[in-house]
Amino acid sequence: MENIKRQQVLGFTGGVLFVILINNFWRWKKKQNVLKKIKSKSVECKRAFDYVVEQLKKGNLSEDEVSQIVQLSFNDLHQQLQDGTLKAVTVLQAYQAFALKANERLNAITEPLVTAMDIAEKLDKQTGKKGLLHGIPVSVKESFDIKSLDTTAGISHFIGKPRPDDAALIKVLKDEGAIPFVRTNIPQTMMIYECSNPIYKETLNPYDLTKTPGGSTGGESALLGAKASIIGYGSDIGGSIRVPSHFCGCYGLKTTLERLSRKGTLSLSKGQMQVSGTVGPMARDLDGLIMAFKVLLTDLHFELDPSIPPIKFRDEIYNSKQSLKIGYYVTDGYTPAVPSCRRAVMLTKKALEAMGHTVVEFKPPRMVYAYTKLYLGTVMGDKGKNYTSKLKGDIIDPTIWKLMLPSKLPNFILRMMSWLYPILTKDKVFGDILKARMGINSVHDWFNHALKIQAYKEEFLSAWRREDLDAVICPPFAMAAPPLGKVADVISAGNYSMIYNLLNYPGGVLPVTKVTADDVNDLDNYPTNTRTLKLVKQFSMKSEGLPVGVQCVCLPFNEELVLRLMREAENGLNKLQD
Ligand SMILES: CCCCCC/C=C\CCCCCCCC(=O)NCCO
Repeated sequence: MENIKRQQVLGFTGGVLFVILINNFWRWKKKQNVLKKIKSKSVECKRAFDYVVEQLKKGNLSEDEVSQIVQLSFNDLHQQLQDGTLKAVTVLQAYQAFALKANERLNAITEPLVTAMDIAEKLDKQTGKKGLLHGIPVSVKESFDIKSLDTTAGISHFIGKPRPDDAALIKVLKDEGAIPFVRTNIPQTMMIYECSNPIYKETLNPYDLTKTPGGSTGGESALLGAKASIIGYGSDIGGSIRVPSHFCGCYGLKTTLERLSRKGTLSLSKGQMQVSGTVGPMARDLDGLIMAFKVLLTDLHFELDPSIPPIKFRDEIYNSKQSLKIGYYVTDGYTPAVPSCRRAVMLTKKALEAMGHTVVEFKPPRMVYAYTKLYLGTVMGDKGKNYTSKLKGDIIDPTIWKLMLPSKLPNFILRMMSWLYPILTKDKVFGDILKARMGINSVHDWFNHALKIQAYKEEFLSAWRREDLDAVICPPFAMAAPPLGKVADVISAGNYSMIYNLLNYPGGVLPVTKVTADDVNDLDNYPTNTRTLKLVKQFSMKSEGLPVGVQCVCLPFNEELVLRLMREAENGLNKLQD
């Protein structure tokens, strides 16, 4: 009898062990497959790098010549390419050489585009009218389709699926004589202000290699911040153009939804239509940014994507001399801006006043509600399935683990945590963040949620109208670039950007100042009553010298006014320096 029992126990234990073994074997096998895919992708990318390096050896540009070309402002480069002083091939070689060198430090490029030199040679032979971007090398985020290359967003599921065609905007850029020359890195899923993934690995901030360049358009910002590109393109569903621009001292414009075509760009949340990602330009200087936006508003663009309202660049708005009334704020009521970011806004206020504008304090309504209940409630409405479903069996990048985790927990655990966390930490908002991560239960609830967003849009617009505002300035993020791998801990600092995706207002970021020793000392007075705030303060302690930007926001479809405001702010800042 005892023997039988022993045999049963042994049999049962053996069975369990066998199941565990098989399960582990399958996991191991899946991981090997993923690693194989990643390996094949890196071989493919290395081939592209090697090809361009070989091509460059045939060129004969000295280091001095390279440096002279990449130092040119956008307007000077543009002028010299238009009047023929510079050849497209020469400019391309200079940027390829400089970008590849910068890439050794930053890892910002996913792959150089091997077709670039052919395009440049053709442009140099062209006799007719030159396009607006004739010969300008352009970098693009990896999420823009390029014919016959994969678009992966750092997810191995998308490896080995070459895209059939260029994205619509790439076609428009090529039609205007631009030369897409590199694709730039992104974070896995593109849903965090970092720039790391298991395929292309981690991008670093050119101002401090221990800091993140931001994300998700982080390869772009790193390259632009290192002066290794002159204009580029990214996408933004919660700050992915504006935050990296702020972290790396460059310029970025998040457009209104449907001002620019997203055809042929990857987003993991395309079926979620309440808060959609938009695309937009980034640049090293403001002239570059303006041209990078203007050049897209062509008949070809409206023909390729008839869903885009055919609104060309409105010079009359951009050139208007009318004085503006501008609102400003430096806290969202949850994560106040650190001293450097507050100072940048106050400096911009002074600059705009020096240009004859009126700047008043503005208190946007219920920003924490807008962030937790509405923004997070929407993008996580499916409990994150849009993202997690594409990551099944994949290697998860350590930078996104903490953001992924709530999507993996059952709702009763999340609910319990959402009750307990505020009691233990006195951070009530974090409880709401966890609740939002539980997702929306039914179609009926989703419809009601959409109505709440509509109501909030009305409420925000009424507050804006009550003050009779033309625009708003505020930080793009509550702090300068955090250390690598730490963004998930301070993700709420991005509410300053996310809210304008919820509202669908266009927003531009310009670099205004750098973090000073005084800014760091002033952190003594920064509140530390929540875990997020403690970490914001801690991560800001070693931030001296990092760039700090300011966000300029206008009502929907007023990109030209955003750009005008950025120009006025920049002119005012220069005036204050004289
Ligand atoms: C990693 C998957 C889970 C995502 C968890 C989301 C939690 C917080 C969301 C806020 C972060 C917003 C970042 C927005 C980045 C962005 O704009 N991406 C553009 C994509 O085109």
